Amino acid sequence: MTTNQLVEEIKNKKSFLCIGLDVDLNKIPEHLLKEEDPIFAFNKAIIDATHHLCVAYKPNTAFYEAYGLKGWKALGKTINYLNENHPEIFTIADAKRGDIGNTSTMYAKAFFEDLAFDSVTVAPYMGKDSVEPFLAFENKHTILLALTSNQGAFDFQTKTIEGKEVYKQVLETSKTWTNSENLMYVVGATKAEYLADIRNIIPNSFLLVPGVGAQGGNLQDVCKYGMNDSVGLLINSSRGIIYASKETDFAQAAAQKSEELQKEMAEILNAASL
Ligand SMILES: O=C(O)c1cc(=O)[nH]c(=O)n1[C@@H]1O[C@H](COP(=O)(O)O)[C@@H](O)[C@H]1O
Repeated sequence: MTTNQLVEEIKNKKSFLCIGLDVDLNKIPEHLLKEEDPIFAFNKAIIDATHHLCVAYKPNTAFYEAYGLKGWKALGKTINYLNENHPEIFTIADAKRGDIGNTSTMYAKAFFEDLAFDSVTVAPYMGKDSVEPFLAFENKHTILLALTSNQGAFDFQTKTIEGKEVYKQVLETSKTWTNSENLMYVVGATKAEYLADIRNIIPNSFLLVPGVGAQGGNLQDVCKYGMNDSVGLLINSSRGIIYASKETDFAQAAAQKSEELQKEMAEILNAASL
């Protein structure tokens, strides 16, 4: 999917919501455990109930890898279901990969070709030659961790080295890489006060912003400093939506939570004439 198609979808749906499909078998309704593939059954119900309210889904691969072959199969079924039924929806494999070049190429093939995701999250720590293999894929997007939502972000990312914070160096240096137009960046919703500085460096790039909901990030603050002329934001909530209820009404409850966020987003877009 191209960035322009994503922007169109955001404007059509008046939503820049990304729903995180972080499926934990201990948290899903008990009746689903009797299904042949409980993870896919859960995802399908959530997608069927919420696809009109969001523009992206983000399965975090850890939640699938933890269940071995069964989990990987459920991930495959989920992405196929999305690509067949909702090709207009942007898909993110939240895998946080990155390695020496030939290994990164294999990671990119796994997520862009075999699983056919639109994007994958990548860690910048190993530098240019670990990220460029992902950027080589046309119309696919590499979402680089810039300033993450967790407390540990202050261990390295905000540290100043040679007069500049590390996360700023990640943003500036990555702009010089081949095919850098295929980059998006992760900025945690809990770090909204950094967004003005971040937008000075990357005014046009899309930001994936997790941390609204369970981690306490504030949607209004993120939009105030992070939105650009093309919206430029995908706001993710995982647990706050998919575990809104543990009863048989879980999909309806997820839709209700999604609608609350979508309505708030529509108001923000209208106020910004977008
Ligand atoms: O790359 C991510 O998506 C990510 C980056 C980050 O800085 N913080 C963060 O929470 N995430 C992911 O976003 C999701 C947040 O989930 P909730 O806190 O349940 O909404 C999880 O899948 C995290 O792994």
